[in-house]
Amino acid sequence: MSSDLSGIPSQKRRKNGLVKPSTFLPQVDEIGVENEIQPSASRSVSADGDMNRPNWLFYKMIEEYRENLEIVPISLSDPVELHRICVCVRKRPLNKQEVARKEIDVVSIPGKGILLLHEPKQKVDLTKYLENQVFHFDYSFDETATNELVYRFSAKPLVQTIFEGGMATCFAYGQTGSGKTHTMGGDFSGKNQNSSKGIYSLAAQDLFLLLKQKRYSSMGLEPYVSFFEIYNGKVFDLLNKKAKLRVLEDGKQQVQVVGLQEVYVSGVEDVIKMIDVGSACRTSGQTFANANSSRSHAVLQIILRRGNKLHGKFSLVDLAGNERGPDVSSNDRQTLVETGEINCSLLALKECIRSLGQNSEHIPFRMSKLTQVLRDSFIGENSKTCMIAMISPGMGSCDYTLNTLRYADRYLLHLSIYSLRGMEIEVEDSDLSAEVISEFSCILGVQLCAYA
Ligand SMILES: Nc1ncnc2c1ncn2[C@@H]1O[C@H](COP(=O)(O)OP(=O)(O)OP(=O)(O)O)[C@@H](O)[C@H]1O
Repeated sequence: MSSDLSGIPSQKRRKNGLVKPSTFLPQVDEIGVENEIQPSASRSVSADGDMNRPNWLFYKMIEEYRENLEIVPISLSDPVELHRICVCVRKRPLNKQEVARKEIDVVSIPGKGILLLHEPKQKVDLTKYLENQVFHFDYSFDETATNELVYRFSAKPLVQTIFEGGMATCFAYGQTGSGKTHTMGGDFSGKNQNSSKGIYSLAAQDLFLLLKQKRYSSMGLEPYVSFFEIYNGKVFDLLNKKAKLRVLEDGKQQVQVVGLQEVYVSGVEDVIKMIDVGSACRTSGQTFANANSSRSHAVLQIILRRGNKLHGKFSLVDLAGNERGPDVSSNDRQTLVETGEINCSLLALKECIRSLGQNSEHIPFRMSKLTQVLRDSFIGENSKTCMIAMISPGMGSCDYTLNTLRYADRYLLHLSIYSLRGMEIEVEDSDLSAEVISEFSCILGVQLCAYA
């Protein structure tokens, strides 16, 4: 969550308790020009030839900044907080090409849901400086985090939801090549993906563990899996040779994906098989950041049925990369149409969430196929959502990283307002003490500034 609080003067921000001065982040609440960090002249350049690296001055500034950071990464022993809406961020390590180019890592994750983006800037007089932007999410994962760790804090708590008759959705959002498929589908070793190590199969493992528990085993619940992709506004069944499917809406606004295969699964191995079958035929293409980029939104659904009746559904969505038009490596028509379609659907997702947040009577689900087919996952009374924003750490990805962080930032903001609506909190006129407001803003992010 950005500390760039929409132009609210810093004095006012502090009065309202919207920014909690941190004990371990230097200068977190004063960013921009006030927060310039210049490299100290007294420090010598390290012997490993750093001075030869591109942008070594920025590299030094960031290294110096990090020296003052107290870093306490999230670990498996940390408690999991239950959220109706959870937004987290995951930073991937620099990849081989980025390391070979000696690209600078511009993202720091001190822990506690905090992320720092050290944005390299230059003044008109060519002085270089860093603009250190602070974002706060429910959880933040650094480059050492495993899929298991990310899963534990993001999607795992949602598995229970579908046993309780609810709907759950987990989105992986981010720039192309930032690690969405790695996180959802599993680690890659070369071109082969280890499907047993992704959030899809980790969720399936928990599903079967819960099914065996006494409290659920007598309920007659049966697990099914469906897997489809949305490509260029059309839905294709990944478990049925990419059959093109129609999406129909009945009078009660119930959306049906007609003919979508729902495969009965008797164990994790069955689910992994389905993941492999589906992933193999997912539409991919080449982007500037990923030679094998997913150009579609993939939706794996884990469904619990009781007889013929739907009991609960967990939709795990590996969104297509959020690159912008001019960034695609190829300028052919197909690629441009693809990119336009992807961005429209991501915008639709954001708009739907914004409307939900404003309690608007009209939620524009029909704006895209993605939001249309996920309609019931959002609006059910017992619905839970989690978004994992993936980011690439390199300086070359700085703009895209900011885009992703701002998207996820707004996501949290709008949904937080949605979930808080019943409490009618008026921060501006409130008698609440600065400490209490500060506590709220820490727990809920900066969404209180929406009221300020
Ligand atoms: N946390 C991580 N640790 C190690 N390698 C990673 C991590 N995240 C991603 N990678 C590697 O980076 C490459 C790109 O990742 P991936 O294909 O998951 O990106 P993506 O966000 O799904 O991209 P696209 O939107 O283009 O499909 C892969 O080779 C993957 O193994």
